[in-house]
Amino acid sequence: MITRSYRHPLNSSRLEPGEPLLEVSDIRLRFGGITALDEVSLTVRQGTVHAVIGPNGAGKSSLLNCISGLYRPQDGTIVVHTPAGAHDLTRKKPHRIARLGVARSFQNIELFRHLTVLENLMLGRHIHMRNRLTRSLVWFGPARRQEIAHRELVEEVIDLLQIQSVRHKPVGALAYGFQKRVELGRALCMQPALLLLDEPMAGMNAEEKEDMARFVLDAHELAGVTAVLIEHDMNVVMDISDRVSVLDFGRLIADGAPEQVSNDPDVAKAYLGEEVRA
Ligand SMILES: Nc1ncnc2c1ncn2[C@@H]1O[C@H](COP(=O)(O)OP(=O)(O)OP(=O)(O)O)[C@@H](O)[C@H]1O
Repeated sequence: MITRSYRHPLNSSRLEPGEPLLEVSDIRLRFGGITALDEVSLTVRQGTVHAVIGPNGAGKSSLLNCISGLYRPQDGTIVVHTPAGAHDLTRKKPHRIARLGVARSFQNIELFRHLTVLENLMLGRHIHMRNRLTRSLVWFGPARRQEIAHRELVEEVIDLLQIQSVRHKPVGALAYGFQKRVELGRALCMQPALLLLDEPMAGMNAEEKEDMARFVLDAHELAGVTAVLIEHDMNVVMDISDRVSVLDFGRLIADGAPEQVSNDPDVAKAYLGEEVRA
């Protein structure tokens, strides 16, 4: 992997490539009578793009919600490895999980539409801002230096995602493809150890999809960020993933390299079933 050198590294994980970064073990998630996830286990390794695919309702978003702390599985563990040690995420609140370096984007864009691109990206820095207002007034110098460092990092993200031309525009005024790019940018501004992307290319035309796939790859190849990606477009998945996990009715039915998974008869059956159901 060629990793470009940034003044402020966008990837906060210090693991070696290939080391387990996230270990999901036997998680089970139920909503009343519905089992959304049934004994799902998978390992996301440092320096990979790990796709999670499966038909509608297979449990993909539920899995991401369990990792980011929005849902709490009834059984199983989800461990993230950081320089400070291993942390089980299953009993932690979302903001604690974010502080451990797990950043995510949502299926429906969750940005502040009236704020500018720059302001939305600066909000991604929020979890790293240490100076409170009173302290900033007394210690003006350090607070100012910190503000400049945050701005520099945000500018690097703007540069990576090629959104210079819209930096002062309100997000609500941007085309959909740009908004999705800003959402990726806000997650990158958190300097994640692990980036969770829930259908970053959903609703895009072919050209926008190609651009977005390129930016996810740039975040991965140039900035060294590890990503878990939910995506429906199989061409995109095959092009940019190192590993693919397949869910169907809440169960993990395949897990391996893209070419291995694409030739798996159970996977073909799950997708064929979806076509028959549609
Ligand atoms: N908050 C919830 N309350 C009740 N049921 C839920 C909830 N969230 C998810 N489910 C159910 O869990 C199952 C898995 O849903 P999930 O959204 O995780 O699937 P998905 O693979 O992401 O689907 P899609 O590709 O359509 O987004 C579905 O049956 C869904 O209805």
